[in-house]
Amino acid sequence: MIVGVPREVKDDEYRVSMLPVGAEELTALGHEVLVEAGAGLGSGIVDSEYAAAGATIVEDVREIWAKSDLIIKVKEPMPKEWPLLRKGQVLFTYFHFAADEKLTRAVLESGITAIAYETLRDARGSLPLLTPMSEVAGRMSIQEGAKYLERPQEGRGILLAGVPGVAPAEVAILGGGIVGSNAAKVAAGLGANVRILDINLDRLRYLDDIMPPNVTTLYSDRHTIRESLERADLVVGAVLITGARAPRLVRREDLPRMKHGAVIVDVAIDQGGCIETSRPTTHRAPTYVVDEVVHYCVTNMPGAVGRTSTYALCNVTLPYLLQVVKHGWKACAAADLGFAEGVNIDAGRVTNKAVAATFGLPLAPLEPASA
Ligand SMILES: NC(=O)C1=CN([C@@H]2O[C@H](COP(=O)(O)OP(=O)(O)OC[C@H]3O[C@@H](n4cnc5c(N)ncnc54)[C@H](O)[C@@H]3O)[C@@H](O)[C@H]2O)C=CC1
Ligand SMILES: CC(=O)C(=O)O
Repeated sequence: MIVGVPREVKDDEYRVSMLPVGAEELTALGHEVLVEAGAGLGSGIVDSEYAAAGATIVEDVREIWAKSDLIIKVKEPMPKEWPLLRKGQVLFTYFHFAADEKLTRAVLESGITAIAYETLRDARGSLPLLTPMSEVAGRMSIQEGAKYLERPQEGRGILLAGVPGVAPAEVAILGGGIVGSNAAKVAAGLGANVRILDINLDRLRYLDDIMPPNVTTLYSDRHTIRESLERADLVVGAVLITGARAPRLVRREDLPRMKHGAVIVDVAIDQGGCIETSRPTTHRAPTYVVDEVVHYCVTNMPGAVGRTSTYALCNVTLPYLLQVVKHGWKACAAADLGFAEGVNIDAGRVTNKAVAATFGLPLAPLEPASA
């Protein structure tokens, strides 16, 4: 099989989808690996490291898209990549279809098979290919939030930790999953007063057991959300309904009740955002202000810490990639229902329930491995 590794083209995206060790493992199995020249530079990996591991370095990305049976990426294909998608090709990457109908339609029309990192489950029901990037983004959400709380960044001029004699910041985290728990850990470590809101009581019981005393868990409902927003200096949006558009937990009418200069970091923006006033931003222009509340809504937060994120991501994607090249994606999906949940679109049909429901499209069954 020919496996392609293009350079990422999303704004300020410094990750790459394969490490040199991945190229070595694939070529040792007899597969060919094509890596676009410079693909690893954002993560501090030079072409010669891939070449030494057996990959072929390709200058023109169109050659990679034209020749590869399977393309492995980090972010969803950008509009300039859409014409390069080839019928029958497999694309293994983050897609977040529910947030982008145009992307969904383009992928449907292309005839490719789209295997989405963010919906693939393991035997425990977790999301193994989303988890490491949620760990990164959860931790980053607090360092970014701390920065934008500074007055020159339009924030309220609050130090998260406070100082002796002055209270620390109040942090409200909507969603206590991977992003939420990582955000809570960092915010609490800095000394902030943290609230985590979730609708999963088992999860709240677990967080209550493991978090330090400056973290409070709250059942998430309209009243607890509103009250937490009023107290908060920093709000982190971290809810997820896998594959679906994020529920809008904060409404526009809630913003005037918040403190002036409070900051919202809506990490869930990649699934459309859980704040009504959120819209996607970039690392270059990460924030905007609505009703005196600073919004940070970067859709590829881990991209800014490319080196850490690339290693964390490739550690989890490579074992799945090896299974796909050994057995084919259909056999993987037939043998493992969690893997099958990762297959969002195949040959012009939506095969993931949440994506189909989001756009009112028909849900198609996956074709059997022998087809
Ligand atoms: N912007 C970025 O660069 C990145 C964004 N993300 C995104 O962050 C989001 C969260 O991801 P994870 O933490 O991994 O998901 P997760 O599945 O681990 O956690 C989501 C939590 O939200 C909770 N939840 C669902 N509905 C809720 C409600 N109405 N109120 C309160 N809580 C509710 C769930 O019970 C769950 O505990 C996802 O959209 C993910 O794609 C992740 C990494 C990077
Ligand atoms: C999860 C995701 O979209 C990212 O890491 O960029």
